Amino acid sequence: MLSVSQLSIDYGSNRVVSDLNLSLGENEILMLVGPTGCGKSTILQALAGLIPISEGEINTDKWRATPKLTLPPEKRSVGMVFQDFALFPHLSVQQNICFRLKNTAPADHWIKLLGLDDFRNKKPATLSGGQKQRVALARTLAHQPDFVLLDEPLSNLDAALKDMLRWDIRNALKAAGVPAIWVTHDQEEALSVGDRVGILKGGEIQQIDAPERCFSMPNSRFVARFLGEASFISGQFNQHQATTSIGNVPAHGVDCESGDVDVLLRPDDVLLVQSCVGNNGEVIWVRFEGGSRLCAVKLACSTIVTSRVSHEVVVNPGDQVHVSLSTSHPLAVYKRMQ
Ligand SMILES: Nc1ncnc2c1ncn2[C@@H]1O[C@H](COP(=O)(O)OP(=O)(O)OP(=O)(O)O)[C@@H](O)[C@H]1O
Repeated sequence: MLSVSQLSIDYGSNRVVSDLNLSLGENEILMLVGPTGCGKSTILQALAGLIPISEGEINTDKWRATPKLTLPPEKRSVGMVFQDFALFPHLSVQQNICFRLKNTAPADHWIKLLGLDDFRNKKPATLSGGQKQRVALARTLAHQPDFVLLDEPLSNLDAALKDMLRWDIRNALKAAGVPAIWVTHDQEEALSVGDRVGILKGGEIQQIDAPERCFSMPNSRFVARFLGEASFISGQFNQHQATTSIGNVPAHGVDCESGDVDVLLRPDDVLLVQSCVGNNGEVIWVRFEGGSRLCAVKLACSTIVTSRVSHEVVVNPGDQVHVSLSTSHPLAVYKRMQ
Protein backbone atom coordinates (compact mmCIF):
# COMPACT_ATOMS: atom_id res chain seq x y z
CA MET A 1 0.00 0.00 0.00
CA LEU A 2 2.77 2.35 1.11
CA SER A 3 6.40 1.43 0.77
CA VAL A 4 9.48 3.37 1.67
CA SER A 5 12.86 2.34 0.38
CA GLN A 6 16.31 3.59 1.29
CA LEU A 7 14.88 6.84 2.56
CA SER A 8 17.29 9.39 4.00
CA ILE A 9 16.37 12.83 5.29
CA ASP A 10 18.72 15.70 6.10
CA TYR A 11 18.27 19.00 7.90
CA GLY A 12 21.04 21.01 6.26
CA SER A 13 24.20 18.95 6.67
CA ASN A 14 22.68 16.89 9.49
CA ARG A 15 21.37 13.47 8.42
CA VAL A 16 18.57 12.57 10.82
CA VAL A 17 17.05 9.57 9.01
CA SER A 18 19.24 7.02 7.21
CA ASP A 19 18.36 4.26 4.79
CA LEU A 20 14.83 3.69 6.06
CA ASN A 21 12.94 0.76 4.56
CA LEU A 22 9.40 -0.02 5.55
CA SER A 23 6.07 -1.01 4.13
CA LEU A 24 2.55 -0.51 5.34
CA GLY A 25 -0.02 -3.17 4.51
CA GLU A 26 -3.70 -2.67 3.76
CA ASN A 27 -5.55 -1.83 6.96
CA GLU A 28 -2.36 -2.14 9.03
CA ILE A 29 -1.40 -0.01 12.03
CA LEU A 30 2.37 0.39 12.32
CA MET A 31 3.61 1.95 15.55
CA LEU A 32 6.90 3.87 15.50
CA VAL A 33 8.80 4.25 18.76
CA GLY A 34 12.27 5.39 19.70
CA PRO A 35 14.16 7.76 21.99
CA THR A 36 13.54 11.48 21.73
CA GLY A 37 15.16 13.04 18.66
CA CYS A 38 15.54 9.74 16.77
CA GLY A 39 13.57 11.05 13.77
CA LYS A 40 10.01 9.77 14.24
CA SER A 41 8.24 13.07 13.47
CA THR A 42 10.67 13.77 10.65
CA ILE A 43 9.67 10.51 8.95
CA LEU A 44 5.96 11.37 9.19
CA GLN A 45 6.58 14.85 7.80
CA ALA A 46 8.52 13.43 4.88
CA LEU A 47 5.78 10.90 4.11
CA ALA A 48 3.23 13.71 4.18
CA GLY A 49 5.37 15.79 1.81
CA LEU A 50 5.94 18.55 4.35
CA ILE A 51 9.74 18.28 4.13
CA PRO A 52 11.98 17.13 1.28
CA ILE A 53 13.77 13.81 1.22
CA SER A 54 17.46 13.49 0.36
CA GLU A 55 17.64 9.90 -0.88
CA GLY A 56 15.38 6.97 -1.59
CA GLU A 57 11.74 6.86 -2.58
CA ILE A 58 8.21 6.68 -1.26
CA ASN A 59 5.68 4.66 -3.24
CA THR A 60 1.95 4.11 -2.94
CA ASP A 61 -0.52 2.51 -5.35
CA LYS A 62 -1.21 6.01 -6.68
CA TRP A 63 1.97 8.06 -6.49
CA ARG A 64 5.74 8.04 -6.18
CA ALA A 65 8.03 10.60 -4.58
CA THR A 66 11.82 10.86 -4.82
CA PRO A 67 14.27 13.70 -4.07
CA LYS A 68 13.82 14.93 -7.66
CA LEU A 69 10.20 13.90 -8.13
CA THR A 70 8.51 15.93 -5.41
CA LEU A 71 4.79 15.77 -4.75
CA PRO A 72 2.94 18.38 -2.66
CA PRO A 73 1.05 17.22 0.47
CA GLU A 74 -2.40 17.84 -1.05
CA LYS A 75 -1.69 15.34 -3.84
CA ARG A 76 -0.73 12.51 -1.44
CA SER A 77 -4.15 11.65 0.01
CA VAL A 78 -2.67 11.46 3.47
CA GLY A 79 -4.42 12.36 6.73
CA MET A 80 -2.48 13.71 9.69
CA VAL A 81 -3.39 13.74 13.37
CA PHE A 82 -1.15 15.79 15.66
CA GLN A 83 -0.69 15.90 19.41
CA ASP A 84 -1.95 19.50 19.58
CA PHE A 85 -5.16 18.62 17.64
CA ALA A 86 -4.64 21.46 15.09
CA LEU A 87 -8.31 22.49 15.00
CA PHE A 88 -9.57 25.85 13.72
CA PRO A 89 -10.62 27.70 16.91
CA HIS A 90 -13.21 29.91 15.18
CA LEU A 91 -15.03 26.99 13.52
CA SER A 92 -17.53 24.64 15.17
CA VAL A 93 -16.91 20.91 15.49
CA GLN A 94 -19.09 20.29 12.43
CA GLN A 95 -17.32 23.01 10.40
CA ASN A 96 -13.89 21.71 11.44
CA ILE A 97 -14.74 18.19 10.34
CA CYS A 98 -16.39 19.28 7.10
CA PHE A 99 -13.68 21.79 6.21
CA ARG A 100 -13.08 21.66 2.44
CA LEU A 101 -15.25 18.56 2.17
CA LYS A 102 -17.41 18.27 -0.95
CA ASN A 103 -19.34 15.24 0.27
CA THR A 104 -20.27 15.62 3.95
CA ALA A 105 -21.81 12.13 4.33
CA PRO A 106 -18.56 10.61 5.68
CA ALA A 107 -18.34 13.48 8.17
CA ASP A 108 -21.76 12.54 9.58
CA HIS A 109 -20.68 8.94 9.82
CA TRP A 110 -17.55 9.77 11.84
CA ILE A 111 -19.28 12.39 13.99
CA LYS A 112 -21.72 9.70 15.11
CA LEU A 113 -19.18 6.89 15.38
CA LEU A 114 -16.78 8.97 17.48
CA GLY A 115 -19.55 10.17 19.83
CA LEU A 116 -19.48 13.81 18.70
CA ASP A 117 -23.17 14.25 17.86
CA ASP A 118 -23.86 16.42 20.90
CA PHE A 119 -20.92 18.69 20.19
CA ARG A 120 -21.55 19.54 16.52
CA ASN A 121 -22.10 23.23 17.19
CA LYS A 122 -19.51 23.70 19.90
CA LYS A 123 -16.21 25.51 19.40
CA PRO A 124 -12.97 23.58 20.10
CA ALA A 125 -12.15 25.76 23.14
CA THR A 126 -15.18 24.36 24.97
CA LEU A 127 -14.15 20.72 24.42
CA SER A 128 -11.96 18.45 26.54
CA GLY A 129 -8.63 17.21 25.15
CA GLY A 130 -10.12 13.81 24.36
CA GLN A 131 -13.06 15.36 22.51
CA LYS A 132 -10.72 17.62 20.53
CA GLN A 133 -8.68 14.61 19.44
CA ARG A 134 -11.87 12.81 18.36
CA VAL A 135 -12.75 15.85 16.24
CA ALA A 136 -9.28 15.83 14.69
CA LEU A 137 -9.61 12.11 13.93
CA ALA A 138 -13.14 12.53 12.53
CA ARG A 139 -11.90 15.33 10.29
CA THR A 140 -9.02 13.20 9.05
CA LEU A 141 -11.16 10.12 8.35
CA ALA A 142 -14.01 12.16 6.79
CA HIS A 143 -11.56 13.15 4.05
CA GLN A 144 -11.13 9.45 3.23
CA PRO A 145 -7.33 9.47 3.02
CA ASP A 146 -5.40 6.54 1.61
CA PHE A 147 -3.33 6.40 4.79
CA VAL A 148 -3.13 8.23 8.10
CA LEU A 149 -0.11 9.51 10.03
CA LEU A 150 -0.56 10.07 13.75
CA ASP A 151 2.11 12.02 15.61
CA GLU A 152 1.75 11.26 19.32
CA PRO A 153 -2.02 11.81 19.23
CA LEU A 154 -2.47 11.01 22.92
CA SER A 155 0.51 12.71 24.52
CA ASN A 156 -1.49 15.74 25.70
CA LEU A 157 -4.12 13.63 27.46
CA ASP A 158 -4.24 12.16 30.95
CA ALA A 159 -3.60 8.45 31.56
CA ALA A 160 -7.21 7.28 31.96
CA LEU A 161 -8.33 9.07 28.81
CA LYS A 162 -5.33 7.82 26.86
CA ASP A 163 -6.22 4.24 27.60
CA MET A 164 -9.76 4.64 26.29
CA LEU A 165 -8.99 6.85 23.32
CA ARG A 166 -6.19 4.65 21.99
CA TRP A 167 -8.74 1.86 21.46
CA ASP A 168 -11.28 4.27 19.97
CA ILE A 169 -8.65 5.45 17.48
CA ARG A 170 -7.61 1.90 16.62
CA ASN A 171 -11.24 0.82 16.17
CA ALA A 172 -12.01 3.86 14.00
CA LEU A 173 -8.98 3.22 11.78
CA LYS A 174 -9.92 -0.44 11.44
CA ALA A 175 -13.57 0.46 10.72
CA ALA A 176 -12.39 2.89 8.05
CA GLY A 177 -10.03 0.26 6.66
CA VAL A 178 -7.29 2.88 6.44
CA PRO A 179 -3.69 1.93 7.23
CA ALA A 180 -1.78 4.15 9.62
CA ILE A 181 1.66 4.95 10.96
CA TRP A 182 1.37 6.03 14.58
CA VAL A 183 4.24 7.64 16.47
CA THR A 184 4.19 7.24 20.22
CA HIS A 185 6.44 7.62 23.25
CA ASP A 186 4.44 5.05 25.12
CA GLN A 187 5.85 1.51 24.79
CA GLU A 188 2.73 -0.03 26.26
CA GLU A 189 0.60 1.79 23.69
CA ALA A 190 2.88 0.64 20.89
CA LEU A 191 2.75 -2.99 21.97
CA SER A 192 -0.98 -3.14 22.61
CA VAL A 193 -2.43 -1.07 19.77
CA GLY A 194 -0.10 -1.79 16.86
CA ASP A 195 -0.27 -4.63 14.36
CA ARG A 196 3.49 -4.15 14.03
CA VAL A 197 6.02 -2.05 15.89
CA GLY A 198 9.07 -0.32 14.44
CA ILE A 199 11.84 0.70 16.84
CA LEU A 200 14.11 3.53 15.76
CA LYS A 201 17.47 4.65 17.06
CA GLY A 202 19.46 7.57 15.69
CA GLY A 203 17.34 7.73 12.53
CA GLU A 204 17.75 4.02 11.77
CA ILE A 205 15.22 1.23 12.13
CA GLN A 206 16.41 -1.39 14.59
CA GLN A 207 13.54 -3.83 14.24
CA ILE A 208 10.08 -3.95 12.69
CA ASP A 209 8.02 -6.89 13.82
CA ALA A 210 4.86 -8.10 15.49
CA PRO A 211 4.57 -6.61 19.01
CA GLU A 212 4.99 -10.01 20.69
CA ARG A 213 8.16 -10.70 18.74
CA CYS A 214 9.67 -7.26 19.43
CA PHE A 215 8.99 -7.78 23.12
CA SER A 216 10.00 -11.39 23.61
CA MET A 217 12.62 -11.80 20.88
CA PRO A 218 14.19 -8.34 20.42
CA ASN A 219 16.99 -8.36 17.88
CA SER A 220 19.30 -6.31 20.12
CA ARG A 221 19.79 -5.36 23.74
CA PHE A 222 18.79 -1.81 22.83
CA VAL A 223 15.37 -2.95 21.59
CA ALA A 224 15.02 -5.24 24.61
CA ARG A 225 15.63 -2.36 27.01
CA PHE A 226 13.56 0.13 25.05
CA LEU A 227 10.40 -1.97 25.05
CA GLY A 228 10.03 -2.45 28.78
CA GLU A 229 11.73 -3.64 31.91
CA ALA A 230 14.64 -5.90 30.94
CA SER A 231 17.36 -7.60 32.94
CA PHE A 232 20.07 -9.95 31.76
CA ILE A 233 21.61 -12.94 33.52
CA SER A 234 24.65 -14.84 32.32
CA GLY A 235 24.26 -18.46 31.29
CA GLN A 236 25.33 -21.23 28.95
CA PHE A 237 23.35 -21.88 25.80
CA ASN A 238 23.20 -25.25 24.15
CA GLN A 239 20.59 -27.33 22.33
CA HIS A 240 17.83 -24.68 22.62
CA GLN A 241 18.32 -24.56 26.39
CA ALA A 242 19.91 -21.90 28.61
CA THR A 243 21.41 -22.85 31.95
CA THR A 244 21.62 -20.10 34.57
CA SER A 245 22.24 -19.87 38.32
CA ILE A 246 18.50 -19.45 38.94
CA GLY A 247 17.12 -22.08 36.58
CA ASN A 248 17.20 -23.65 33.14
CA VAL A 249 14.86 -22.41 30.43
CA PRO A 250 14.12 -22.96 26.77
CA ALA A 251 16.05 -20.37 24.78
CA HIS A 252 16.53 -18.92 21.32
CA GLY A 253 19.86 -17.50 20.21
CA VAL A 254 19.39 -14.03 18.70
CA ASP A 255 23.00 -13.62 17.60
CA CYS A 256 24.62 -16.97 18.44
CA GLU A 257 24.12 -20.73 18.19
CA SER A 258 25.62 -21.78 21.52
CA GLY A 259 28.14 -20.81 24.19
CA ASP A 260 28.36 -18.13 26.88
CA VAL A 261 25.32 -15.89 26.70
CA ASP A 262 23.24 -13.28 28.48
CA VAL A 263 19.62 -14.32 28.86
CA LEU A 264 16.95 -11.62 28.54
CA LEU A 265 14.58 -11.71 31.49
CA ARG A 266 11.28 -9.87 31.61
CA PRO A 267 9.84 -9.39 35.11
CA ASP A 268 7.16 -11.98 34.42
CA ASP A 269 9.78 -14.62 33.63
CA VAL A 270 11.24 -14.41 37.15
CA LEU A 271 9.36 -16.13 39.96
CA LEU A 272 9.90 -14.51 43.38
CA VAL A 273 9.05 -16.47 46.51
CA GLN A 274 9.35 -15.38 50.13
CA SER A 275 10.80 -18.29 51.99
CA CYS A 276 12.64 -19.01 55.24
CA VAL A 277 15.20 -21.30 53.64
CA GLY A 278 17.10 -21.43 50.36
CA ASN A 279 16.99 -17.71 49.61
CA ASN A 280 19.31 -16.59 46.83
CA GLY A 281 18.79 -12.83 46.58
CA GLU A 282 18.10 -9.58 48.36
CA VAL A 283 15.39 -7.14 47.36
CA ILE A 284 16.96 -3.77 46.62
CA TRP A 285 13.93 -1.80 45.47
CA VAL A 286 10.19 -2.21 45.05
CA ARG A 287 7.80 -0.17 42.91
CA PHE A 288 4.10 -0.38 43.63
CA GLU A 289 2.16 -0.52 40.33
CA GLY A 290 -1.41 -0.86 41.55
CA GLY A 291 -2.32 -4.44 40.78
CA SER A 292 1.29 -5.59 41.08
CA ARG A 293 4.71 -4.75 42.48
CA LEU A 294 7.92 -4.63 40.47
CA CYS A 295 10.86 -5.83 42.58
CA ALA A 296 14.59 -5.68 41.86
CA VAL A 297 16.55 -8.52 43.41
CA LYS A 298 20.34 -8.66 43.72
CA LEU A 299 21.79 -12.15 43.39
CA ALA A 300 24.99 -13.36 45.06
CA CYS A 301 26.85 -12.87 41.76
CA SER A 302 25.75 -9.16 41.89
CA THR A 303 23.41 -9.55 38.91
CA ILE A 304 20.18 -7.63 39.41
CA VAL A 305 16.97 -9.21 38.07
CA THR A 306 13.47 -7.80 38.22
CA SER A 307 10.36 -9.74 39.10
CA ARG A 308 6.70 -8.76 39.08
CA VAL A 309 4.58 -10.03 41.94
CA SER A 310 0.94 -9.60 42.87
CA HIS A 311 0.12 -6.55 45.00
CA GLU A 312 -0.91 -9.05 47.65
CA VAL A 313 2.73 -10.04 48.12
CA VAL A 314 4.26 -7.47 50.44
CA VAL A 315 7.97 -7.20 49.74
CA ASN A 316 10.37 -4.61 51.08
CA PRO A 317 13.92 -3.57 50.29
CA GLY A 318 16.34 -5.65 52.35
CA ASP A 319 14.12 -8.77 52.31
CA GLN A 320 15.86 -12.07 51.54
CA VAL A 321 13.91 -13.92 48.80
CA HIS A 322 14.16 -16.83 46.40
CA VAL A 323 14.04 -16.14 42.68
CA SER A 324 13.90 -18.73 39.92
CA LEU A 325 13.15 -19.12 36.24
CA SER A 326 10.45 -21.35 34.92
CA THR A 327 9.13 -20.42 31.51
CA SER A 328 7.65 -22.61 28.84
CA HIS A 329 8.34 -20.06 26.09
CA PRO A 330 11.92 -19.62 24.83
CA LEU A 331 13.83 -16.65 26.21
CA ALA A 332 16.06 -14.55 23.97
CA VAL A 333 19.78 -15.05 24.52
CA TYR A 334 22.64 -12.86 23.27
CA LYS A 335 26.32 -13.64 22.90
CA ARG A 336 28.01 -12.65 26.19
CA MET A 337 29.68 -9.27 26.02
CA GLN A 338 33.31 -9.42 27.17
N1 LIG B 1 13.31 21.89 11.43
C1 LIG B 1 14.42 21.30 11.88
N2 LIG B 1 15.63 21.80 11.57
C2 LIG B 1 16.77 21.20 11.99
N3 LIG B 1 16.80 20.08 12.75
C3 LIG B 1 15.62 19.54 13.09
C4 LIG B 1 14.37 20.10 12.68
N4 LIG B 1 13.37 19.34 13.17
C5 LIG B 1 13.96 18.34 13.87
N5 LIG B 1 15.30 18.46 13.82
C6 LIG B 1 16.28 17.52 14.42
O1 LIG B 1 16.10 16.25 13.80
C7 LIG B 1 16.21 15.21 14.74
C8 LIG B 1 14.95 14.36 14.70
O2 LIG B 1 13.88 15.15 15.17
P1 LIG B 1 12.41 14.57 15.28
O3 LIG B 1 11.52 15.65 15.77
O4 LIG B 1 12.05 13.89 14.02
O5 LIG B 1 12.61 13.46 16.41
P2 LIG B 1 11.50 12.65 17.22
O6 LIG B 1 11.98 11.24 17.27
O7 LIG B 1 10.15 12.90 16.65
O8 LIG B 1 11.65 13.33 18.65
P3 LIG B 1 10.59 13.44 19.83
O9 LIG B 1 10.35 12.04 20.30
O10 LIG B 1 11.32 14.25 20.86
O11 LIG B 1 9.37 14.11 19.30
C9 LIG B 1 16.49 15.86 16.08
O12 LIG B 1 17.87 15.84 16.30
C10 LIG B 1 16.01 17.28 15.89
O13 LIG B 1 16.74 18.16 16.70
